[in-house]
Amino acid sequence: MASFGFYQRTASAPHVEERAGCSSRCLPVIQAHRRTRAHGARGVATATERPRLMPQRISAASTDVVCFDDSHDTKGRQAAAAPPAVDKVGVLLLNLGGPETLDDVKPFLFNLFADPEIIRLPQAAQFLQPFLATIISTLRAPKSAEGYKAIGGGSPLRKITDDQASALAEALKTKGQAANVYVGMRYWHPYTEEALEHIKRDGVTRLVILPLYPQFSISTSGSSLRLLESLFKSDLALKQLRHTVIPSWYQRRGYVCAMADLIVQELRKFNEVPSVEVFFSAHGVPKSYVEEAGDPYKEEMEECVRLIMEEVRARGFANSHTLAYQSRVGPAEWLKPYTDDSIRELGQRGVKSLLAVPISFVSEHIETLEEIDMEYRELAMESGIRHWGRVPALNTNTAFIDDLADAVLEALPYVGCLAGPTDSLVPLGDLEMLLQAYDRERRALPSPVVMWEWGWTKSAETWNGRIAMLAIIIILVLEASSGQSILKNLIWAQ
Ligand SMILES: C=CC1=C(C)c2cc3[nH]c(cc4nc(cc5[nH]c(cc1n2)c(C)c5CCC(=O)O)C(CCC(=O)O)=C4C)c(C)c3C=C
Ligand SMILES: [Fe+2]
Repeated sequence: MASFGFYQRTASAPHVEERAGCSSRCLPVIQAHRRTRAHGARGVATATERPRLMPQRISAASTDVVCFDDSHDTKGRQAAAAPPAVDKVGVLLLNLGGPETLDDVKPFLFNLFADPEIIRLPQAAQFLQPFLATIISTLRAPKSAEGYKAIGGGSPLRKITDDQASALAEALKTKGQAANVYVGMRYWHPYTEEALEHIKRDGVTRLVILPLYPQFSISTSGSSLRLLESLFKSDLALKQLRHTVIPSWYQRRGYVCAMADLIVQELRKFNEVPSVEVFFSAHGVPKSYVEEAGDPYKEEMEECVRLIMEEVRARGFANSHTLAYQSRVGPAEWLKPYTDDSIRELGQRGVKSLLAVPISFVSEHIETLEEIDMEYRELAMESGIRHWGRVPALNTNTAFIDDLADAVLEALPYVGCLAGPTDSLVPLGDLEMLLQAYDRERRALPSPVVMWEWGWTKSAETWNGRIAMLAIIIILVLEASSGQSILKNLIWAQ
């Protein structure tokens, strides 16, 4: 029997519903397949090097599904596909987390910059990560805190994600599937570790892991999945927990239609609808993530925008559109075009009406409420744009939550097919397989943030970076000469 590693929607999957008013055909895309084409040796096929999981491609209706053939289990164990006697379904929503008060900003930033998926140092320098995270979070905190202050003193992310979890549980119940929905944040409360404790305590037997990022990036979903991978590895109860991961879902019909609904709704508010530029602003990532580590984020983002615009056009709106990337941190090159440059350029080209569409995240957060609504709006006005609109984040949008519930239902049949009570393959198999497909080599990348913005100009940034590097070298020299761990003392004295 073939068993499924990680799940993607297929045209023939159960619970696929046609929704009235949505005319796009969602592409049943299997990212891993595309990764193999796009990144050669980094693709799924390379997982054949691993001893026990052998992926196969089978054709399911109009798409491909990546599967594992259990005949390659070297111990000859059979896949456990049937649900256990006591079946308790759980859904784990993964998200970034955000500081709830201004006092939380610095420790939140520390957690973020201590993440090796955000600052990826070479192996030999990894011991410096907590130290660097301390420096960077300390330098960044005042600027970040200003942003959080402007939106009411903290991130709304926890509340919105909790609301999404409740709405999803309710939607699943309406569809006949009882499930506990848990929230696991990467950098703030409730941490992923806490969510896993609840999952264990509640006796969940089948778990669907759903990152709340429509598009996959090494720095977001990838980071959360890496964390889960290591937590699963070190905990026997979790090793036995059967799970599946929905790695990205930007191509789902329900999501695409929900986004198109919101865009059309906001477009209609303009006087001169046909002349409005639909301006997609995605959170950026450093260019090296895409070009050197094979992050599929850019490709998925472009395809996502194409699908949404196809749907908007199918509804009779022939507006032109732009995709740009915002929220660059530090002076390294990030994905281009940058949102601020694009807004200026559109102004120069004589665009007078602009509708901003946040696209990489499904909740309101600091970068929609402060960066887009305040900074970019002001920039647009300075650039000659006269009419401004912004599409709200999906939050608990009914069509969106309904589609997430469908995604969970479609994924459930594929949960834990490789499970075995004493076998570590199930959690590791799914997560590991997925992570190998996306970021197999985990090569060191130029840090996006070491050279820091400590002033207002590019040269100030450069000098700040140099000062930070010099400080590190001095500390290393002092450590080497004194034989004492100055770094350790500094970090634990926090
Ligand atoms: C898909 C979305 C996101 C990607 C990709 C991403 C990459 C990424 N982010 C940073 C640095 C920071 N991110 C911060 C906040 C933040 N980031 C995202 C999403 C993505 N990040 C969200 C939703 C939020 C806001 C959370 C909230 O509180 O509401 C911050 C802190 C805020 C600030 O100071 O700007 C930093 C710093 C890097 C370096 C990176 C890729 C390497
Ligand atoms: Fe970010």
